[in-house]
Amino acid sequence: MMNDPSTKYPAFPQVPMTDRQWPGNTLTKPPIWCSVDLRDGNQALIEPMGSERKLRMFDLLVGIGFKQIEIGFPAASQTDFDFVRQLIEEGRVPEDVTLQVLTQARRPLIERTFEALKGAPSAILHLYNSTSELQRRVVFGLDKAGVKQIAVDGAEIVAEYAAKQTDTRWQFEYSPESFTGTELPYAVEVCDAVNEIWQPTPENPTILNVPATVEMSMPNVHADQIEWFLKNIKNRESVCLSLHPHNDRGCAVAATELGLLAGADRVEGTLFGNGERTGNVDLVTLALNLFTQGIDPKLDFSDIYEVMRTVEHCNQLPVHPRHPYAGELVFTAFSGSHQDAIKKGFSAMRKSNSPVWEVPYLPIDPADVGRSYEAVIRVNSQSGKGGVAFILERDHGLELPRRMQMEFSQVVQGISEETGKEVNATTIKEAFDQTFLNAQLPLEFIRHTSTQDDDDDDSLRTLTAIVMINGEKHEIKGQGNGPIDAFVHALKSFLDVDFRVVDYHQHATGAGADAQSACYFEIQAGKGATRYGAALHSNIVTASLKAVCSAFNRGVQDGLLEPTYPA
Ligand SMILES: CC(=O)SCCNC(=O)CCNC(=O)[C@H](O)C(C)(C)COP(=O)(O)OP(=O)(O)OC[C@H]1O[C@@H](n2cnc3c(N)ncnc32)[C@H](O)[C@@H]1OP(=O)(O)O
Ligand SMILES: CC(C)C(=O)C(=O)O
Ligand SMILES: [Mg+2]
Repeated sequence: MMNDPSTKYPAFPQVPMTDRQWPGNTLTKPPIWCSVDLRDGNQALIEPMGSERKLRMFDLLVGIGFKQIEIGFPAASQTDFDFVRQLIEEGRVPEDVTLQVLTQARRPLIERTFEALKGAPSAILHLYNSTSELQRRVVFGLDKAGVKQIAVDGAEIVAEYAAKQTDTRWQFEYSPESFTGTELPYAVEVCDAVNEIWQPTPENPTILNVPATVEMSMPNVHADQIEWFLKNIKNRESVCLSLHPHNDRGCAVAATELGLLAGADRVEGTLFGNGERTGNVDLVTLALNLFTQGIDPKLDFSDIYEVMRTVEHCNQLPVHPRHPYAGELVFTAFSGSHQDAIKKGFSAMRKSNSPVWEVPYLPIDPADVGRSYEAVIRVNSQSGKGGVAFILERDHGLELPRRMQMEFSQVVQGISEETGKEVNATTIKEAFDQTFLNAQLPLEFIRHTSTQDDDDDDSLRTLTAIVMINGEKHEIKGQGNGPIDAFVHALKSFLDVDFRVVDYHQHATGAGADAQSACYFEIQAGKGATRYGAALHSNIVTASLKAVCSAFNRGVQDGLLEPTYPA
C-alpha cells in the first residue's frame, strides 16, 4: 500500500489565465530544431561519448538536417573543448549549420567557452543559470535579486567577450534553468534583464530557452506557461522562444506540441529522447508527428533504422522495440483482427487512386521511414486468418478464398500452439503445401486422357482420367457439363461416394514461363461439412482436377468421405 501523497506532493498550481488562445491554434509549420544530443544527451550517458562517437553523432545530425546543434559544454572538460576545436579546425561544419555551446554564468567558464569557439564562422552562445524558487533557496542560497544578478553578470561577460571575437557571427541564448519551477513574472523579469544587455533585434533575436528542466505539470499547464511568458516578455519580435522539455512525467512530446501551439518558435531535444533521467523530448517522434499531419518537418528520417543504429552505437543505449515510428516492433501486427484490417487496408490502397494514406492501425506508411512491409504481419497464436492470408498472398501470390482462409488459419493456429512460437512465412508455406498441395492420399491425379462432347447431349462432356487410388493406377470415366463436373461424376461413381463442389476460385500466379494457375475447390460431403483443396499447375484444367483431388483427400482424411475402394 502506497503512502498518502496529498501532503508530500502538492498539486502543481494552475496558471491564472482566462483568455488562453493556444487551445484554438493549429500547427502549420515545423519549429526551428536544435539537437542537444551532444550536450544534454551526452551528459546523461553512463559512458559519455569519446571523439569517435561524437563525430558520428555530429555527422548523423547534419545528415538528418539539423541546422543548430549544441555540441557540448566546452568549459566542462578537455574532451568537450577538443571536440569543438576539431570541428572548427577540420572544417567539418557545413555553412548552413550553427554550432551551439553551453556555459554557466561564471567568468572563467565563459572565457574558456569563447576560446573554444575561436574561428567559428557562426555560433550560438548558450548561457544558463537556475531561477526556480527551490534552486534559489537550496542551491544558491540567494534571493530573487541575487539570482537575477547572476544572469545579468553572465550576460555582460558574454557580451564583453563577443565584442572581442568579431569574426564570429554570434547569436545569444539564455536559459532560466528550472523555468517550470520559476514564478512566471520573475522568469520574465530575469529574461528582460538579460535582453537589456544583449539588445537583440528581430534580425538577430535572443533565443530565450525556457526549459522544463524537470517536467512538473500536465502539458496544458506547460502551454499556459509559454503563452503567459510570451504575452508578457518585452520585445517579443526580438525573441526566439525555445522549448527544452524533459520527460519526467512521460509527457514531453505532448508538452512540446502544446507549447508550440502556445507560440514557441524553437525546440531543443534529442534523438529518441536520450537525456537526463527520463530524457529530453524526443525529436524523432515530434518530427514524425508533424509528418503524419501533413507537415514537412524538414528533418530526414527516411532511413530510421540507420538513425537508430547510429544513435544506439553513440549512446550505448538501446531504443525500445516499441518506440514510436522506429522501434523494432512498431510495424508489426501480431493479433488477428489487426492483421485482417491491415491486409484489407493495403488491398484497398492498391485499388484506390487516392494518395491519402489509410491503412488501419498504421498511422504512417512504413516505407516513409525506410521500413519494409515485411515485418508488418507476423503470425502467432493471437493471429487470425488475415495475417496468414496476407503472408501467402504477399510472399507466394496465393489469394485464398475467404472460407479457405478460415480453414487454413486453424492449421497455422495449431502449429503455433504446439510450438508456442511465432510462425514464420516459410513455415506457413510449408504448412500450406503439406495441407493442400501434398494431400495425395488416397487419390492422386495423374492426367486426363481425353474429353469429348457427348454425341447424345450438346451440353454434356465425357472425361477420361488416370488416377492413383491408394497407390494403384485406375482409369475412370464420367460425364458432366464440363471437365470438372465430369471428373467429379467419375469419382463419385467409381468410389461410390457422395460429395459436390460448393465453391471454386482460380487465379494466375507468376508471369511468362513461370505462370501457373492456382485453383481452390471447396467440396461438401453429402449435406455435411466442407473441405477446401488447392493445386497449382501451368494448365488450368489440370490445376482444377488436382484441386478437386486435394479437397477429396482432405475430406477422406478427416472422415467426412468414406469411399468404397475397388477390390
Ligand atoms: C539542467 C542542465 O543540464 S545544466 C547543465 C549541467 N551540465 C553539467 O553540469 C555538465 C558539465 N558541468 C561540469 O562539468 C561542472 O559543473 C563544471 C566543470 C562546469 C563546473 O564545476 P564546478 O566548478 O565544480 O561547479 P559546479 O557545477 O559544481 O557548481 C559550483 C558552483 O557554481 C554555481 N553554479 C551552478 N550553476 C551555475 C550557473 N549556471 N551559473 C552560475 N553559477 C552556477 C553553484 O551554485 C555552485 O556555487 P557554490 O560553489 O558557490 O556553491
Ligand atoms: C541547461 C538547460 C537548458 C537544461 O539542459 C535544462 O534546464 O534542462
Ligand atoms: Mg536539459
